[in-house]
Amino acid sequence: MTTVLKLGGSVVTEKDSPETVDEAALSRAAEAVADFDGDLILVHGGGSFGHHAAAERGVSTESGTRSAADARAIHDAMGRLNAAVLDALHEAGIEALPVRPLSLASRDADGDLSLPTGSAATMLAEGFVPVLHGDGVVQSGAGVTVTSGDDLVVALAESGALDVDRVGLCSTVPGVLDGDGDVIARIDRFADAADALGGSDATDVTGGMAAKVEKLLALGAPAHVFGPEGLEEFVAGGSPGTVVRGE
Ligand SMILES: Nc1ncnc2c1ncn2[C@@H]1O[C@H](COP(=O)(O)OP(=O)(O)OP(=O)(O)O)[C@@H](O)[C@H]1O
Ligand SMILES: C=C(C)CCOP(=O)(O)O
Repeated sequence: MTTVLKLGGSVVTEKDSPETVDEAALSRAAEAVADFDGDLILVHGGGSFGHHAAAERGVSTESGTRSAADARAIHDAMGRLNAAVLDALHEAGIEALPVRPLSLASRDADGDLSLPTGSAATMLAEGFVPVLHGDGVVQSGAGVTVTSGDDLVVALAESGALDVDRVGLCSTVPGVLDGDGDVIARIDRFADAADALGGSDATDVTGGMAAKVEKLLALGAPAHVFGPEGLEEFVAGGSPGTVVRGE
């Protein structure tokens, strides 16, 4: 059994200032993750690295680029963030290795993602923690578009070979919030939260919370949406924040 955990870009970076890592939050998260016992795949988001680089070049999940220079600029920005995340994980004693989607994944003309999982599976078997990230990914008919870390989480969770039974999305909010700002304990249908769901309050080309909930509802495994204060509880096997139960 494997757990997939996404550290939101808004947690590990200062999302409003370009290419700024939130070192304190990142090292707290890495120390919490170090207590996990079992097979773990990490994914991180773009935060102030990927989203700024993509938005500056007019690239999004829908709108692609055929400029290799633009695609590399987005990928390189994510590479700088990935290196900072790996450094913090190593510092916390985690044997983490990068798995970089631009070189591995593709999307078809409908946007459906193919993510070969052999390298992540073999890393797990050899005792490593694979670390993926939202990235520019080549898409049939569109050049290179943005693939969110949330979509990678879904692809990993749906891959039978990895046997994923738990998913966690650690964002800056303590869960999915209702209209009064309270955490919704459980979401079974999009309608349970539709009124309160909006996009992201920062530069974000991949859709914020509404898009997250929609994707998580399609999963077979339960998914937990929580804030940094819930990370230790999730790592220990608990259910902080909101549980989104798929089919
Ligand atoms: N009902 C809601 N409940 C909680 N958050 C919401 C809601 N509606 C909109 N949001 C926004 O969604 C944001 C979380 O999505 P966002 O994509 O920014 O997070 P992330 O995954 O941490 O970042 P990144 O996409 O960089 O990885 C919150 O910061 C909040 O602004
Ligand atoms: C903007 C890029 C390149 C990655 C976006 O990933 P996300 O922050 O997980 O949505």
